[in-house]
Amino acid sequence: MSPTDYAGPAGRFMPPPAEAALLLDFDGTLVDIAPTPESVVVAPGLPDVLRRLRAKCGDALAVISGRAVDQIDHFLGDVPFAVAGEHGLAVRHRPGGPIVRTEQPPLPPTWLPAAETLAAQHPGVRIERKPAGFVLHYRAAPEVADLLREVAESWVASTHGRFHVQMAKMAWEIRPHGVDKGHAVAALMQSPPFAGRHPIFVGDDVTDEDGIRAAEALGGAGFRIPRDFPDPAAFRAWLATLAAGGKDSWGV
Ligand SMILES: O=P(O)(O)OC[C@H]1O[C@H](O[C@H]2O[C@H](CO)[C@@H](O)[C@H](O)[C@H]2O)[C@H](O)[C@@H](O)[C@@H]1O
Repeated sequence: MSPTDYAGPAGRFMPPPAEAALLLDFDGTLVDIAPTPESVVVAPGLPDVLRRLRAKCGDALAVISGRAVDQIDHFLGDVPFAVAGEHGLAVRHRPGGPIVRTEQPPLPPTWLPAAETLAAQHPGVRIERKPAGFVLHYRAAPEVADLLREVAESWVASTHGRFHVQMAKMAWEIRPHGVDKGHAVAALMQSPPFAGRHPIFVGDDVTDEDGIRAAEALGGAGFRIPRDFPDPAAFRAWLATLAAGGKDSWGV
């Protein structure tokens, strides 16, 4: 099969490796959802598959996550060329480069102590701190999902749109308004090795829709779990297939 013959999942656009940039979400996409943020497991073999894909794509492989950049470093080390964290608020464009942060409003000082009080009152609720906000995880206490959302909405309502409550998987994230994964896609695609390629964004969550839209607007494509792949394992299997074969073609 020639490099240009492969149409991609569901017959949608998939450029050959020499023209593609792979922009991949982390939780629920590269790794299975786990009970807690720190208990996710990177499947054996995934780093090697990603390294081979990065080489095929001339280094143009990035992870774009809601997690902070240091979390992605913790799980994937030097595997991706670039990393965007906090849904696009923080971008490291190249290995060893600086993390470029979009300036954000300070978090109102009363919110975290109030969140900690809520977590103490409701066993199973966990708080994940991020540089510009935090996440209220209720995976182990689903009965308080509505209560947490109401409280979080009441906090952000006083900020006149500077913060908002982002729906996540069994979690509510309180974060600054205005920057999303689409901004991360646009920022990454401006410089080498991404510039001039077709961005292929893959994700599974609401915030990934911004990345998918941005990739499509820049002449690329977006794939979503479970619409295009039933689960992260199926997506990883697809990546492994792509990584096989010669240097200049997908292994399809
Ligand atoms: O943009 P992503 O890379 O998909 O990150 C989205 C959020 O993922 C993490 O939370 C989710 O995954 C956890 C581990 O599987 C799970 O326990 C939790 O219930 C999910 O909401 C991460 O903790 C967040 O910071 C990310 O924003």
